[in-house]
Amino acid sequence: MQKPIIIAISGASGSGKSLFTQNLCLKLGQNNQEILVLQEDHYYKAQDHISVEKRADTNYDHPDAFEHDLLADHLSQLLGNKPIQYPSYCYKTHTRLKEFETIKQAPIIIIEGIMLLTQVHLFDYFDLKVFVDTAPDVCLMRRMLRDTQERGRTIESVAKQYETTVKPMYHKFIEPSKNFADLIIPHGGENHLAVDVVSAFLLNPQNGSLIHG
Ligand SMILES: Nc1ncnc2c1ncn2[C@@H]1O[C@H](COP(=O)(O)OP(=O)(O)O)[C@@H](O)[C@H]1O
Ligand SMILES: Nc1ccn([C@@H]2O[C@H](COP(=O)(O)O)[C@@H](O)[C@H]2O)c(=O)n1
Repeated sequence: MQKPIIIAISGASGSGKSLFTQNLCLKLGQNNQEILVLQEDHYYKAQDHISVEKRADTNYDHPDAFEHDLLADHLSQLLGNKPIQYPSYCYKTHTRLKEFETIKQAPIIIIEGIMLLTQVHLFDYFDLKVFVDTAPDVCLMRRMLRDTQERGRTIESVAKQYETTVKPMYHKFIEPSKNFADLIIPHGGENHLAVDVVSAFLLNPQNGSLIHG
């Protein structure tokens, strides 16, 4: 069995990583490609030891908020064709859920999340590193809509979190990590030309053998 190709998709919160990933999956699915999507957010640390009110004050835009070592273990297990116990996460209660999902490898593994390109120790796992580059004001507007509609937040809480952690941590960690990307994609999740380019790369077996040496 051939080693899976792992692609990391990073960028600011609200930049369009998830939408880009969905569109990439649609495109690859049209070619009957089996894909596994992992989200870095599922590796946020559990916070069961902190009250729900206090959890709202955690800095979720710092690399230390994640269990990246667990993610590294999981990528290693998937590459070794072993199943993983994939954690699940709840943005409303700010902690892990009790349920785990047993997940097996696929020929293409996509992982998306804000801090992936800040984690140099993960780079050996990534065959392709993509950064979705969208203007911060556009990201904020999208996040405001999404977090109030889907993540149980108020306009006030999104605005406060943006000023206290999301914006400063973006400039400290995420924006500089763009330098580690192999591909920088403007215009977010609906950049269909970029979806075509990345899917063509992933579908071409010759590219596959090239990136695996
Ligand atoms: N190019 C785009 N045009 C319009 N809406 C978009 C675009 N890209 C993303 N969105 C929307 O913005 C919100 C945030 O995008 P999402 O893909 O969840 O961002 P991320 O995963 O980077 O946080 C979602 O509701 C998504 O549908
Ligand atoms: N309990 C949490 C956990 C994370 N966040 C925010 O999610 C953002 C990352 O997810 P995206 O899908 O937007 O990339 C990150 O910026 C955290 O601030 C949160 O608000 N609450």
